[in-house]
Amino acid sequence: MSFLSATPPRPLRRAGATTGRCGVLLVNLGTPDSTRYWDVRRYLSEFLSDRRVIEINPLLWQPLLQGVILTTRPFRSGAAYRRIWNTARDESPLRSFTRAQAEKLQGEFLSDGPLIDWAMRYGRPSVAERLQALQDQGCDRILVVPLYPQYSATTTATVNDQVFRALMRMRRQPTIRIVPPFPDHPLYIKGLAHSVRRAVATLPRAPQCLVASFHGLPRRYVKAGDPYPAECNRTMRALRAELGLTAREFLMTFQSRFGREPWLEPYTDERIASLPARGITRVAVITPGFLSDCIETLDEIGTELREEFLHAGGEELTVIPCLNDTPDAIRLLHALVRENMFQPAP
Ligand SMILES: C=CC1=C(C)c2cc3[nH]c(cc4nc(cc5[nH]c(cc1n2)c(C)c5CCC(=O)O)C(CCC(=O)O)=C4C)c(C)c3C=C
Ligand SMILES: [Fe+2]
Ligand SMILES: [Fe+2]
Repeated sequence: MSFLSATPPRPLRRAGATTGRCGVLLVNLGTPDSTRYWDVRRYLSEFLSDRRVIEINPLLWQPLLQGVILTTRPFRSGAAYRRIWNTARDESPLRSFTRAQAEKLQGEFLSDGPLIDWAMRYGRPSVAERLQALQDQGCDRILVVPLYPQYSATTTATVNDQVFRALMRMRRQPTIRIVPPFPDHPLYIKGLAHSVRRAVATLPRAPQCLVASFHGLPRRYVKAGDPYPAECNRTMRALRAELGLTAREFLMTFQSRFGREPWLEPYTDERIASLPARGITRVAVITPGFLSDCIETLDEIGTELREEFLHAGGEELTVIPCLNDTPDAIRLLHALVRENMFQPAP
């Protein structure tokens, strides 16, 4: 008996090669484990040592970062994190919302659907750990969802880097697919518009002006090719159209400047503080560059900016929450997963 005739007909697919479970990994930026100095310092050190985030020669940057910046900044950031901390779970809001998104998204699928997990680009749980955990549960195909509506090399690309860095250490790699950014996904825009309408409807007096504040970026990065502001413009165009508002009625600004070099303008704080002098004392701010509330929305806008606005003569600053773990957010994430999921095996 020749070994050829003894060999059973070869299946087109090797059993198990494409029939394993699919996994979904939601990835957010990251956050410190506690508000204590060393935890904040460790987190900031990892974040600000990423060469996609700080494009300065490390020989110049690292002494500055490990010296003066990380000696002082964790005190200021720690105080800000303490103001917004989720004390019930003893964790930052960004971590709570990311976990809740993953849990609620899992609830949208039947028991044989994809396994949903979550990770942080900086800090815990790490991307490598959760990719491995998905693979250990039988996922041979993993869909990665960077939780940033607009693409930037400083956010989306560094998530992708981290995923492939983890894969470099795996002998048996899962198949990976990455969900594209979603700056004007109809469900994102509908969710944002819904948040605006709901917030405005609950106010005793309507705001005179609506402001969309996006996270900023050094201008230098944009000149070098980062498409982030164009992505923000896509969100703005779609959201203004959905709400029927003009650029004068619905302003676009950039917040969270870090360091001294010029960032994208107009700066949120300067623009909003200038409004009372023009008779605008009631403002509502939405932050469409963030899917979840975090230190940048809750503290920088909700605390620091509010103080500045009131100090400049403003009367009411309404901060419209991010989509967080609302049904609108889960509907969006569910659609992003369905639209980008691996095809079932034929
Ligand atoms: C050069 C520095 C920074 C760049 C570039 C940058 C881009 C960028 N960041 C986000 C989203 C988030 N940033 C957050 C916090 C945060 N960002 C920076 C600096 C840069 N960000 C710092 C130093 C911090 C830490 C907070 C502080 O100390 O002030 C967060 C929130 C994290 C949390 O735990 O709540 C988010 C989210 C985007 C979208 C972006 C570029 C488009
Ligand atoms: Fe940031
Ligand atoms: Fe900030």
